[in-house]
Amino acid sequence: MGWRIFASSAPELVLETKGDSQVIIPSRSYRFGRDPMGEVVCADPRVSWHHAVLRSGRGGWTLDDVGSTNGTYADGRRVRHVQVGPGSVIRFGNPVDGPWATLSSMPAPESQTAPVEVPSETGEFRSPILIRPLPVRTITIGRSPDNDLVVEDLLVSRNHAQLSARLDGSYEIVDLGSHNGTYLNGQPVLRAVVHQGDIVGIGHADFRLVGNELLEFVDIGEVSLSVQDLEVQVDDGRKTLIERLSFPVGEKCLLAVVGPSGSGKSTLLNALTGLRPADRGTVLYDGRDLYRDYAELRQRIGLVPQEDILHSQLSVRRALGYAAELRFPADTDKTERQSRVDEVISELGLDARVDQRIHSLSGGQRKRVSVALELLIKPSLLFLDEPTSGLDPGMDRSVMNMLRGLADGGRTVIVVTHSVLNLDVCDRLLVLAPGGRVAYYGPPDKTLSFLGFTHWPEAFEAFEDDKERDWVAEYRASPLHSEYVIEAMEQPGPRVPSGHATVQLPKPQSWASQLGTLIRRYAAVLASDRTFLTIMVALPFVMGAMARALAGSRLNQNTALNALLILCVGGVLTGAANAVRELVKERAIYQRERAVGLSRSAYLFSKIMVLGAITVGQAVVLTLVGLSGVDLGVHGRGAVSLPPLLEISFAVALLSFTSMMLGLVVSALVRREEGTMPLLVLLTIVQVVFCGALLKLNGVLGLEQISWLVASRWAFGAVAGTVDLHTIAPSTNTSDPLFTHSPGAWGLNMGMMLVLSVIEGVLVLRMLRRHEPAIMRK
Ligand SMILES: Nc1ncnc2c1ncn2[C@@H]1O[C@H](COP(=O)(O)OP(=O)(O)OP(=O)(O)O)[C@@H](O)[C@H]1O
Repeated sequence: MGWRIFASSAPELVLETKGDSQVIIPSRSYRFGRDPMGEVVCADPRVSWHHAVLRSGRGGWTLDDVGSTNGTYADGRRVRHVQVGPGSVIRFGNPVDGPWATLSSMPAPESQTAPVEVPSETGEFRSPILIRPLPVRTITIGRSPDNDLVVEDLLVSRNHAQLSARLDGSYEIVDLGSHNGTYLNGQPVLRAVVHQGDIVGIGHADFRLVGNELLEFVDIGEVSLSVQDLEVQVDDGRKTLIERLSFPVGEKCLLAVVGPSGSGKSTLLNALTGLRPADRGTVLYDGRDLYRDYAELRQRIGLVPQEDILHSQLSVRRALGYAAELRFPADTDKTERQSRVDEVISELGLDARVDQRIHSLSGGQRKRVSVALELLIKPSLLFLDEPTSGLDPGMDRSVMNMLRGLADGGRTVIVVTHSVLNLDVCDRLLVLAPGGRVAYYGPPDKTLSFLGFTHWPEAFEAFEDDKERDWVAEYRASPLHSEYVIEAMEQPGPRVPSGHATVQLPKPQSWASQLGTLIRRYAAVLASDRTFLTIMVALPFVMGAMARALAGSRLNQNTALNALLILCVGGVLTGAANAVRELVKERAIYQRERAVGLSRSAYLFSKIMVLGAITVGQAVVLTLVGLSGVDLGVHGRGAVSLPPLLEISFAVALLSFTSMMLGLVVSALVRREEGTMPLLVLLTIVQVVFCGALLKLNGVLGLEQISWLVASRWAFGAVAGTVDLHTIAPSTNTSDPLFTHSPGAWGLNMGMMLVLSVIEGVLVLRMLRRHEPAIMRK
């Protein structure tokens, strides 16, 4: 039930119950009972589910018992219908010690403040949707209807935060462990004192204390953007990529940004989305400094990068379902998420495609799915990076019309594009000249005539060739600049002092639930990848069969070394091949999800857990296929007295796992998927050469030290120790102390593989960081 500004003869009163207080207003009735949907919930068993109702009438407030079992008591008497007012004490279920409620008058206002438009105090030029007196004690804010302030927004947790009056007259906001955080002036807070004019951000809602009132504003999409003197530099300021850009973007505006290659379109996009903030200048999001309040405002910004940001093996519905799980609080139920997914699916006209796998959709449809993903969180600002690249002219038109529809639906949409075919559907066009400067900003239909060309290719050619022409000066001197930049930016609107405060992004608050979703999604993606599945099943059997052929029926001088070597090579290949593409192939997805709050470690752990389980399973199959039934020549006792086949399985499994971690390092290191294969081959050769089977390493300065970093060195040591290789096949190589048939040597070999795995895990985390948006790395 929402709050409304309402006039009535019955006075507003303060209703206090144990541990809570709220202002009751005559426009509403208040149900008491155990029903969590009621306004005043009393969990006491003596209270009925629906116990009593407090409502305003002509003569003031009345309380009606609605047939409770144990009765309602006002001032000590059992009552069915009673007039109540300031000073009344009500008890439910028992006149002496039943749960109580008291009514008192509203405290006298400290000062009179204009209730609606108060830009000077709040920096806000929009009207609040709700004004209510400040709480006398505590009010709760959340999505569930039992809160005092209900915010119907899936970004808001059921019980999100509480605002309390403190004894000294100030107020305090406390986050109740929400998923998407509570923000004070843009910074995430767990508990903080709120001063006059401060902005408390919760999902799409902002609350402000003004005078003795609490104002609620809701960001429903109609926001403006004001870009002021934006400058981006690199190389310690020696190179300027964007030079003093200023332009306004109004509500429901569709703005296209075009310009020759290298003119700074992507740089501008990164600066406007906050992913790589500008070095100078300000971006005002509806009057608020985007960079200062980025932690909060990023939830209201959608970005569709050029690459698809969904797992193409999944169906549209499934991929959007997982995306919703990652973006919405853990306390949203499946039906809530599903209904939001259904909404975006139908908004983008994808109803007929919901069960189709994304890779089988056309380019334009895939782009729609990426847009649908970003719309899940109802962003007010939507950015798209070249959404029409690679599409035919018809699809290009259809995507641009879709963007037109999104802007008309109440969002501000900014699209960077190379295509000039359908710019007519835009409201504004920004043409960037080389060097990241404004050559034109205004309506698209006036652009070519202003620039002095009849066709776009001529204009782009001139940008490249006509080095003498000062595009920026021409535009600045034109009436278009006055009309569409200077005058438009003078429109009444807020001016918030700028400041590049250090952005403190909130820590993901439900690491475990993120991990759970990521594991399920990753397992679903792998399960639908037929090539991966085939290789995954075949590899251990093929490698195991080769080891078996080399081992014969018994490990002896001729067979032992080769059979164990091929087993180790099999272990290395299975682990590394499983992992080597897994991070690089979904880097665009990772980058986007990281920017909306994905935990880096939860992401990595999900990979390690799913791939690790597969890898260990494969290694065990490999070992069993390779060596079961083979006489290992140690009379049933391995190096640590376990059955030798079991010890060897452990060692090969740990080797595969460590190689998988190495594969992840490679995957996090390379820029493109094609870069993984040469490195995989190189790593496998290094593992073979440095395992100690082919080359004497012990005591050889340099080689021995390098081999410490090679997992197969320790794995081969462990399996050689288990079968006592030096006894089976005595040679200079097999006299290596790491091959000793003893618990100490075996334990050292296994321990070192664990140590390498941990080091590799840390390396992957560090390398993942390099691929993240600049703002996440701060
Ligand atoms: N980190 C950097 N260091 C130095 N120069 C850079 C850096 N990033 C970008 N540039 C240069 O800045 C210019 C603008 O790059 P940007 O990618 O923004 O252009 P663009 O208009 O998006 O190009 P395209 O249309 O080809 O995608 C280019 O000349 C690019 O080489």
